[in-house]
Amino acid sequence: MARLSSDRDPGLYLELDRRQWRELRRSMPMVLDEHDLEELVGLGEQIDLKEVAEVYLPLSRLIHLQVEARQRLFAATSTFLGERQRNRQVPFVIGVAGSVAVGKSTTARVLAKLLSRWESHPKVDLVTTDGFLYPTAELQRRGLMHRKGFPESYDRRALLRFVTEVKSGIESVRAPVYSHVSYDIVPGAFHTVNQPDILILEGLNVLQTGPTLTVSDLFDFSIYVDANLSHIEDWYISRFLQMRTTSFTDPASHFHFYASLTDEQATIAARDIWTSINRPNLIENILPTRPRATLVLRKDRDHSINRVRLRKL
Ligand SMILES: Nc1ncnc2c1ncn2[C@@H]1O[C@H](COP(=O)(O)OP(=O)(O)O)[C@@H](O)[C@H]1O
Ligand SMILES: CC(C)(COP(=O)(O)O)[C@@H](O)C(=O)NCCC(=O)O
Repeated sequence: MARLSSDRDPGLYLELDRRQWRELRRSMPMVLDEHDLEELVGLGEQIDLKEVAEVYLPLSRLIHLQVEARQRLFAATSTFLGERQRNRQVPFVIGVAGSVAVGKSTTARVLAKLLSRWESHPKVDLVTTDGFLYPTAELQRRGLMHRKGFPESYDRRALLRFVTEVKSGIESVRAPVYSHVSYDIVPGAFHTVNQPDILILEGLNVLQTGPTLTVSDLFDFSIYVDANLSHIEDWYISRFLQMRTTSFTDPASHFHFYASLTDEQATIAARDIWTSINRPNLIENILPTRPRATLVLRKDRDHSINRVRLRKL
């Protein structure tokens, strides 16, 4: 009987520790400084310039090589079709997946900044999938208010249309915008993507597949940000506690009520949201997509990336 490839199949994957991975930076120059990093790092994240040099610069080099190779592949199809050389390159699409609170946004922002500083100055755009969540009214109508972040809470058709249009080279493609403050889609607000060279799509479920086409079919490269389940839970709770003195202080915040809670009360509230929504989503939907990622960045308890797994095939 044929054996199914597992998440650990050594034929498919290459596991590297940080020391082995950092050697693969080769001549990629350091293009970020402390000031850049400060603007990119999210609440509770710990990334420093050493991690940028040792983890993100080899990644930037790998993506650089893959962008060039992908353009040659698209050119091969054009040659086959007898088309004249395109005057625009097809946007290279990168997916960044992983749990709530694992630090996807920071990874995606650092990567976007690094890629935009290549010598060729590519135009890099970053879009998060939360803009494609259904608005609160629609989630309520569908009975999904306690399933926010689960695949069915997104307008997956609109998301697929968005990435398809960007990849087809259409000008001014609009993505809706989500607000963590109002806990809802912002009416009338859009993020407009205008013919980027590279699009990074970041979100919990971007590596999902389905019976029909999904955004993951349009990825040229994908990253899964990974960590031990209990560490992610700790990060979620400590970020929640920190938010009492940051985002929750805004009277407009959906979570404003939590700002006045004691440590003990807030820990109970955060653990409840984690256990009822984010943990089951991670186990049922997000984790099963990990084998598909081109690259898995594995974080230790202190948030540092110390292992990398590359899909060779
Ligand atoms: N309730 C909230 N209020 C304000 N910002 C939030 C809230 N929840 C999450 N965020 C921010 O939204 C971004 C995405 O968070 P999340 O979905 O947990 O993914 P990740 O931590 O992997 O980037 C992060 O920058 C986080 O700090
Ligand atoms: C907005 C999110 C669904 C993440 O969206 P993404 O951009 O990853 O698609 C998530 O951060 C969230 O708010 N989840 C709901 C449960 C909670 O508040 O933790």
